[in-house]
Amino acid sequence: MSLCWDITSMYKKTFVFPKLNLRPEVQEYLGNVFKNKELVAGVGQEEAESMFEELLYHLSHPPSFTCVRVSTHLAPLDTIRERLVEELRQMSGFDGGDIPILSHTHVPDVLLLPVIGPRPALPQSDEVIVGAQCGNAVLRGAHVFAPGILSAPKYMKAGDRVSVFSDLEGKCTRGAKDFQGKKVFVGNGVAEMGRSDIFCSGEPVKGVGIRMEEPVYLSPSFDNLLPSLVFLQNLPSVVVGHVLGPRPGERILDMCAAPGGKTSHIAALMKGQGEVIALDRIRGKVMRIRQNAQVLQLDCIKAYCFNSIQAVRTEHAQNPDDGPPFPAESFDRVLLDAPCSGLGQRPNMACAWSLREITSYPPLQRKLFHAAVRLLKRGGVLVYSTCTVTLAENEEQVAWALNTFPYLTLQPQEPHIGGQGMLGAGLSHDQLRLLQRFSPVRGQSGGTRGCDPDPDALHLTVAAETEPARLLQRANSDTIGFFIAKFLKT
Ligand SMILES: C[S@@+](CC[C@H](N)C(=O)[O-])C[C@H]1O[C@@H](n2cnc3c(N)ncnc32)[C@H](O)[C@@H]1O
Repeated sequence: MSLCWDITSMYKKTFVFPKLNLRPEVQEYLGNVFKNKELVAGVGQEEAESMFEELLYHLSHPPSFTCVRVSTHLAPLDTIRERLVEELRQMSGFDGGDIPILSHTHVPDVLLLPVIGPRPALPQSDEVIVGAQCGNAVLRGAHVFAPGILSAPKYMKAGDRVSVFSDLEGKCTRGAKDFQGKKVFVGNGVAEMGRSDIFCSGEPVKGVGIRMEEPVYLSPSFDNLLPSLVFLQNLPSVVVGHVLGPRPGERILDMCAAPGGKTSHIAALMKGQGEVIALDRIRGKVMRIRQNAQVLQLDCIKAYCFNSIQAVRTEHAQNPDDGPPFPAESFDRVLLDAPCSGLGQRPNMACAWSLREITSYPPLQRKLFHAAVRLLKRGGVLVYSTCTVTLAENEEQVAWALNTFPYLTLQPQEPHIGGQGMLGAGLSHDQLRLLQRFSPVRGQSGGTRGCDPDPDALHLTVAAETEPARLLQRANSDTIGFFIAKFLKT
């Protein structure tokens, strides 16, 4: 199937899914965050309300671009782009020749592929229900892996054409033959396994269960695609590595590192020279960091299973090898990519978390921050990041950090392609300008820092030579929700 890639459809942002569904108390909490007094005084009540609504719709839909970080420590960007075009040509349902693969003027090691959609696919009569997480992955280009399947038709066999629906409320029971609860159509595909292979094999089932042929949003599956050369990573996450600014020969700590996306980026930026210590408190996830380091051929990474809150060595503590805990002031740079409520992830159609769960993160983030500051050398750089949109985990943490550690100062970020920090935490305009908040909402982020052009107006005026710049502007603003702060310890 050849694709007709049409820039016009991309600029007409159409919402086909319901907005992100939250528990009422969480919806109210988040509403108060986005309609806080400082913000309302700045933009007005009506604008604040419409921006919040828009945010909830964007969050339930995938970003406009798929972003991959390329291994420029192994091959030049253009060589990797050519290899990628070749691979896409061979991929069924995907004609790479038609899709522009953009490089980024400010982020030298990414390639961006426009996501095609929403496409007018029609549901079939045979329905397969998948868990919400699996449904979200399908909307970002994945096939359906068998463990994600909750319900399949009674007589489904390999080769059958089926429609895939995502279970919005987590109510479908595994092994069901049909499901009448709240669900959303994510596309059509072909079963690679029969129902009995999925539910009655006696062993945990592995591999692709449904190969997606007609997804509502089309983007390539990167599963096992040039694994040492391209790494699927959201654009703001790649920005973090550059903002940290690691240099060859340095000693860097990544405190919450699994699965190692940012760790491996840091090591690549150091050209494999120096030391990147990666900690994560979950053992299985530490294995993933090691596997990723191996596949990406980065041997300056040392990964340990450790609780980073306890990563500062006390006077009496001994450690037999070079691992944690570490002496105070022993790292040139520290990355705290903190565990967070994850409300910036896209697409995300339903979040079942309670308010208690959502608000449980700031105390944990502060404990980690204390350890980060102690482990950093004087003159060193600390980067704090999250993939969430709340004030409490972002700007309010920055305000707390500046009060608690008077020797920390906010630093400009390079590149700065997202918006500035959000009003509401009592930070000055100068401080907000030093923060980088990626938010898919018009007027809150984008290359022009808060004055994105009207997206619907764009398709009327696009001229061939300005398309890449406009596409990049869209790629910068239509991302997952993300936050970055950079500090210097004096
Ligand atoms: C946002 S994810 C990190 C993503 C990672 N930086 C990347 O780019 O691939 C947060 C991670 O923090 C880990 N974590 C949570 N609490 C921790 C702690 N006290 N010490 C170390 N790791 C922790 C979680 O297991 C999770 O893998």
